[in-house]
Amino acid sequence: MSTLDVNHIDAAHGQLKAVHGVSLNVAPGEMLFLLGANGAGKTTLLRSIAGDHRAYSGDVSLAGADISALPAHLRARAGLALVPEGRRLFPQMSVRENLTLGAATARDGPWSVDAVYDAFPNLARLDRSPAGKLSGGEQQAVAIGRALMGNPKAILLDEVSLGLSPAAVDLAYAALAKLREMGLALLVVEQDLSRALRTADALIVMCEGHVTLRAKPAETSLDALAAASFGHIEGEAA
Ligand SMILES: Nc1ncnc2c1ncn2[C@@H]1O[C@H](COP(=O)(O)OP(=O)(O)OP(=O)(O)O)[C@@H](O)[C@H]1O
Repeated sequence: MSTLDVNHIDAAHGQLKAVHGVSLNVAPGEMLFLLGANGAGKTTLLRSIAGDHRAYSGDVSLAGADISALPAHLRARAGLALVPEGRRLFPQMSVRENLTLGAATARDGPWSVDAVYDAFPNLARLDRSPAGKLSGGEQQAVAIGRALMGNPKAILLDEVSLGLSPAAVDLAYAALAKLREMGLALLVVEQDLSRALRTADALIVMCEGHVTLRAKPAETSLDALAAASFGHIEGEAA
């Protein structure tokens, strides 16, 4: 059974339809990448799954339970975490305080501040530092750590590498690989097609709100991912 099942989500911003009937599922220990150019609808889809944006139709299930009717905080309590674009930390609050906010779901599980520091050793020495003083990579680690503090079953990550140095991106993905080994379901929005192709268990490409490609890495190529990002649907005559 999948951890996350998303069935035929439609979402809009006013008159603009941003997501057209998108379905996907993510198994335990699977990393599914969601790709597409700016404006493809990736963030709107992630926010709709998390309950931060109201989809006007479609269903979301987590570990077999339908959570479509729940508001965002109850989806989080059910075990669905979102690491949003821009990370949305509280810059004046310390690393520890930001992490502790993630425990508001009150779900039981293995994650604590110390467990996050084991997973991201560079954060431990920053325990009392204001999050706003951290580098982009350190802030991304705090944002992922805050999601883990809620002991989620599935994590949605928006634009993991945005604004990070190559070394910081490597560190973030090393941490995600460990979470995958622990059996978490990971849905990752990424602009770097090559990184996605190297890292993914499965890939979905969107263009203008539609899915244009679904593939396993071994079945596709950078060129096919790029073409799908600009709307070419595999199998269709050019
Ligand atoms: N708050 C909003 N109000 C109106 N339109 C919006 C809003 N947010 C997004 N859109 C529009 O919805 C469409 C999908 O945007 P979305 O941010 O979901 O795409 P994206 O693939 O995540 O792109 P990006 O990589 O730029 O974040 C775009 O046409 C965008 O302009």
